Amino acid sequence: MHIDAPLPADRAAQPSDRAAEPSERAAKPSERPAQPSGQVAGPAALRLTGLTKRFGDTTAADSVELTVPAGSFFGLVGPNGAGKTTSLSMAVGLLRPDAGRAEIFGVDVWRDPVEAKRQVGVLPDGLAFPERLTGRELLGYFGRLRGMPAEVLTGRIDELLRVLDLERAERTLVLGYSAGMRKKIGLATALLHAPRLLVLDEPFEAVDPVSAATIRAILRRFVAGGGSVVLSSHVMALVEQVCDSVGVMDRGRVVAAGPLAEVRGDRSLEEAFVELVGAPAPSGEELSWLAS
Ligand SMILES: Nc1ncnc2c1ncn2[C@@H]1O[C@H](COP(=O)(O)OP(=O)(O)OP(=O)(O)O)[C@@H](O)[C@H]1O
Repeated sequence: MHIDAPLPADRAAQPSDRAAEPSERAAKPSERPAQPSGQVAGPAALRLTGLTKRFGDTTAADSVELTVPAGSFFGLVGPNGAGKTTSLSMAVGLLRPDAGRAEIFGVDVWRDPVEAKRQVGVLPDGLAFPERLTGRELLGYFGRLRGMPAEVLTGRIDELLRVLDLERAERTLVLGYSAGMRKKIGLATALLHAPRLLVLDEPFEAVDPVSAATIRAILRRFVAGGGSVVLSSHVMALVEQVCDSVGVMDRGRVVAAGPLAEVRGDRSLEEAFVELVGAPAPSGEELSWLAS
């Protein structure tokens, strides 16, 4: 399968885009200094320090500390309500933290949001789209918001719609998209401006197996080209398959983070996860009425 989605090194010159110095550009794998697990020297792709968010009595994120080195394929896992979406939303400038700091390639997301957002493509959880646009119009709208020149934009939209198998949906209003199609068009908006970092909240949820394989291939190619990915997922096998580093969240805190092999040890990631977050032991009495 040939996939030609935009990569970090393909960044088109955009009028509103700060020209990247050669030294800042993502190095090709062969040019990278030798680092464990393919990581690149320089500022971290994402650094969260003391990031905190409360909703009433609930502390959704409790002094979250996390460093994702540049060049990582990072998986964030945790039980329902652990604070993954809250943390990622604060990390990319979508939700204002009560305390703490988020940096993307050394740029403070909340002090310099425009510069930080140039570097990142985001697939948020439950993204609300303008529903009465077609897929093509939606991508055109996002591209123009990013200040992309029309000639670059048209080519990339064609390619993304084709690669993500959304060609048949390009003339359909987003209103009529299935959950999986929404994920894919959301991923296309995240890739469109060829960011250096992708932050994807459950990118494989509701996506069919063929599209999931395509997305995996796109993300792998993105990382091989010098990009960095942070994704959240509940599917441990998938995280183990694609990620080189993981973070485990529980009750608003990061309870383990680092290279996959270190966090997992000699167990499966699922076993490590259950050990780290604890699982309530069923008494055997629950739902006894169901089978009666
Ligand atoms: N807007 C909100 N208002 C009130 N509480 C919220 C809000 N957003 C999140 N929470 C609460 O914050 C906590 C963390 O939620 P969050 O969505 O970040 O968890 P998560 O790890 O992404 O969960 P899941 O895996 O189920 O998607 C939960 O207790 C949730 O109910």
